[in-house]
Amino acid sequence: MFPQRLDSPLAYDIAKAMMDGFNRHYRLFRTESARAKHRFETADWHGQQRAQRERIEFYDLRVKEATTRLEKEFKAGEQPMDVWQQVKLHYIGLLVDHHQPELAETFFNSVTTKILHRTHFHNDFIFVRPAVSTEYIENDEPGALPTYRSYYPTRETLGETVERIITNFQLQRAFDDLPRDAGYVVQAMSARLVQVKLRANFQIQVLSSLFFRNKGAYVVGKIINGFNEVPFALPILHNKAGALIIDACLFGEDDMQGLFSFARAYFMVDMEIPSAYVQFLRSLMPRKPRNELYNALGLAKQGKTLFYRDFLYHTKHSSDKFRIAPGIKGMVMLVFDLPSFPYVFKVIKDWYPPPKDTTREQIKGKYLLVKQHDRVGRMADTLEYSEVAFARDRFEDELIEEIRKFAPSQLEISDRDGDGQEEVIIKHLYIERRMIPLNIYLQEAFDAGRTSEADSAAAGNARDQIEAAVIEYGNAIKDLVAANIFPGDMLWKNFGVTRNGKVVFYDYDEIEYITDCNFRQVPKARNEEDEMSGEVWYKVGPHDVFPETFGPFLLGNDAVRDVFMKHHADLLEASFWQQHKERIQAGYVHDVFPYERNKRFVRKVAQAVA
Ligand SMILES: Nc1ncnc2c1ncn2[C@@H]1O[C@H](COP(=O)(O)OP(=O)(O)OP(=O)(O)O)[C@@H](O)[C@H]1O
Repeated sequence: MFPQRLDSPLAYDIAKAMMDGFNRHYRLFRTESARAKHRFETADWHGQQRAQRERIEFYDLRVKEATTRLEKEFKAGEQPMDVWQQVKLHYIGLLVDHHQPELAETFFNSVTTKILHRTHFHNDFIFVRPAVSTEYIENDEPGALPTYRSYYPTRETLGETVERIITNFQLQRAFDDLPRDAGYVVQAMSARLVQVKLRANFQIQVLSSLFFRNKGAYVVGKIINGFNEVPFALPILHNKAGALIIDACLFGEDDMQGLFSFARAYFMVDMEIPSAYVQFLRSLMPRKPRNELYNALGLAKQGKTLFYRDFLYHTKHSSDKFRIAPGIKGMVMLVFDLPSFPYVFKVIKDWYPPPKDTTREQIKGKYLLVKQHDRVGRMADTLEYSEVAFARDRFEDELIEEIRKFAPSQLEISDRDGDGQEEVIIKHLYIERRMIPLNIYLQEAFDAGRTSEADSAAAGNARDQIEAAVIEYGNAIKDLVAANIFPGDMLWKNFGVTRNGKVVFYDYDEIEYITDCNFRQVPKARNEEDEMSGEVWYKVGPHDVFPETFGPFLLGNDAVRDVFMKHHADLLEASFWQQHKERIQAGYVHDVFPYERNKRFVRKVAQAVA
């Protein structure tokens, strides 16, 4: 029951201190994000990567600070429930004109769950749903940046408008040739506007802050004409001489999904009203869940909160059962899913058969490494949860047995919340996007090829599917290598295929930095006995890797082998890996293109000239 009267003077002070804690958090988060512009202008790529990594830690640090302050100044943990309920009411009052109310509510939840024992309070106490709306929030202060700007070009003034869009960002570094690049953009846009009547509302809307990540800055907006809206993004990069160029013009939902993919690092964006950014981005990608957009903007805790709300909502509106995930079972991870829900749940097992030689802490360390590293579109992001409760009757018995057998320390079955229903409580798990495991994907193509031999079109399709997947697989490994990641275990089953046919890695327990590995050739056999021996007869150090030995594990199938050797034979040579290692050690920061290379203006122009 909520209090009728606000009669505790302490309650307001606690609410205010909590809000101060959040405001400090968002101020620091925003300042760090805003600094990305300067780092981009000065080509401080190492600084950009470091900031991207360090910003992830900000939230937990601020929650810790706020918790300590509330304990110290107000003995918050000892206050009775009616005081805490008043705290919440005051807090809601403070949220009314706030510009990040949804984030501040999540911060309230994080701090209170730390201070009060999780079982101490019920759901009516924390913010299970948003209490304050995020619709139509505006910053009315004079000089405040609007969330987006609108431009009203005609066909004739499109070029000037594109230039104005760019110059409005006031980048403090010269463009190589802005009118030329604006011309490319106009060409690309015009191709979409041929034979289209421009309506009264024809306009271009552009988010007011640039999106920074790695070596790129992205303009994000949409073209509106009549009832049509076309999302677009303009990547701005440094050319070899260090001048700025617009590298491409990305259009449509698929290109935007690629840019904002869950397999990429988070953007740095200077935002006063993040919910307004999310709303705008959602209009560009209506099928992307809001939680993934918050994640992409670096607001991971909000992403996690929203994901969990979506998940609870989904379980209430479905009746299927959690099951062991299809595919080859993991040796260190126990993976399950709910068929109707596009994510998988991963639990670290209690023990691992040889040759796995690792620990729970080491595995967590590897997952953390991936979270903090640039995922270059090739490693799935994970959400980490503890003490997750599921309804027991939604679990297949076989899955319960599997968890009991391999991860008993992670399993509790009880009626913890006392509602008369048994729950399965998993102590710690990771959640990530479900993909089609690459081994299953290839197998489906092999099967289709076999059964359709008489039908040459279908057989051709199956061949194309194998070829595309194998090429993508090699590209995925090469992107990881450029980003200083050695995947460790490169078997097909450790990669998944996304909705757009991208191949993404998801098995992190054997990941190493390329710069920590020692890539070697297998030494020449000393004698016949060595040669005939099935055993490894030479000395192998703990970080030694022998790329030429990958072949037998990967290339058993002839169709796969042919494609692999045509496109990626270099992956089987120690020199390929070693060269990349040396480049990274020399301080080179690779370019990551979250779009296909053939979309780059430089390529297009070169092709046109040729
Ligand atoms: N994101 C995902 N989408 C779909 N299936 C997945 C996903 N992640 C894992 N799986 C399935 O679960 C299996 C085990 O997952 P994972 O490779 O992460 O476990 P592991 O124990 O680290 O594996 P290994 O024994 O190779 O070390 C995979 O082979 C795959 O079939």
